[in-house]
Amino acid sequence: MDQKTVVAETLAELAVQALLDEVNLTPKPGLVDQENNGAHYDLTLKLMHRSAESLRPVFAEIAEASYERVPSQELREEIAAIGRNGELVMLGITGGVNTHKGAIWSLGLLVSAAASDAELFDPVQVAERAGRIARFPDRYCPVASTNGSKVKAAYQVPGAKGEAQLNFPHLCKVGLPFLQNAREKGISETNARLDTLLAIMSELDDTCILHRGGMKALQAVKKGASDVLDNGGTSKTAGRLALFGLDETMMELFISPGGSADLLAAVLFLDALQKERSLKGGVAVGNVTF
Ligand SMILES: CC(C)(COP(=O)(O)OP(=O)(O)OC[C@H]1O[C@@H](n2cnc3c(N)ncnc32)[C@H](O)[C@@H]1O)[C@@H](O)C(=O)NCCC(=O)NCCS
Ligand SMILES: Nc1ncnc2c1ncn2[C@@H]1O[C@H](COP(=O)(O)OP(=O)(O)OP(=O)(O)O)[C@@H](O)[C@H]1O
Repeated sequence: MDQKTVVAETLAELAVQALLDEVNLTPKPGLVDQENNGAHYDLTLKLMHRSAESLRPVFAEIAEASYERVPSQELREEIAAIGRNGELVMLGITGGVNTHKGAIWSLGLLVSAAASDAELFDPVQVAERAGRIARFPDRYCPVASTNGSKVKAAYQVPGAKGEAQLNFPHLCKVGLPFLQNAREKGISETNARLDTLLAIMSELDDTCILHRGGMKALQAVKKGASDVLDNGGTSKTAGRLALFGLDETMMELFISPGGSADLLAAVLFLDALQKERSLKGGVAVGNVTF
């Protein structure tokens, strides 16, 4: 197998695994997990698994197209076409249900960035390169009225596109440092990941929540997620109780933090990429040498 194929298959595997790790993480408020379907009538764990697996060739194709390329408008437009086709693959597998639209966007850009420089493993540098790619205009992007476009106009928030074009601040400044810090405190991996999701939820202007529940719902989610962390996080009894309270509120309002879930998957992807690439180079990460 040539080097380009190895890089593409590795990145596609890491991206799919990140999606599976995110959906399997339990108990998440409002989202599909191993206990329930959250605030979703049309999503199930099985559907999310099938959708994630169906995206493996899509991520591999994005990586192949991006391999050792300098970020440019041409590259942006090429991967946009593959991403849009990926949405069609997803909708074909799910019978028209949106399982991973936001994830194709965010992970697609990160896969592209990681493939464009196969030596890159620092998560913040990968996110910055992905942001650079996202800032090139895509002349072929259809003008469509989406849930995101409506609430972005109504509430003046950046949404999924803005998050990427700003170099993924909720990934680099919230999610990744929070996960690292939780691990350093000796918190179990499951609780560290749940707390990382809550940290993102406490700050992100998630267009999924704004679309279903408006600004009041978004504020309730941000406060509820902060309350869990202020009560010691999901590894503490008080934090767990606050998490169950937040889940109840989200079910009553029937809202789901899909954007935060996508960014958690992106955190897990960059974390796994760093381990994978530093393992190959024998580079020390923190105080552990992989
Ligand atoms: C940018 C995208 C997500 C469209 O954005 P828009 O806001 O119009 O979409 P929509 O509301 O339908 O879905 C957005 C999804 O993003 C996620 N999301 C919501 N809020 C946020 C946020 N603040 N940050 C990150 N993700 C978020 C959610 O999962 C949500 O479902 C994307 O589909 C797109 O433009 N694709 C074109 C193909 C492309 O350029 N691909 C390139 C790389 S693959
Ligand atoms: N575990 C998860 N459970 C639910 N959604 C998730 C999960 N992980 C990621 N998501 C993201 O959430 C989005 C789906 O959210 P949602 O169903 O609220 O949006 P929608 O279908 O566009 O709109 P709506 O259902 O409000 O009409 C997907 O784009 C997906 O990327």
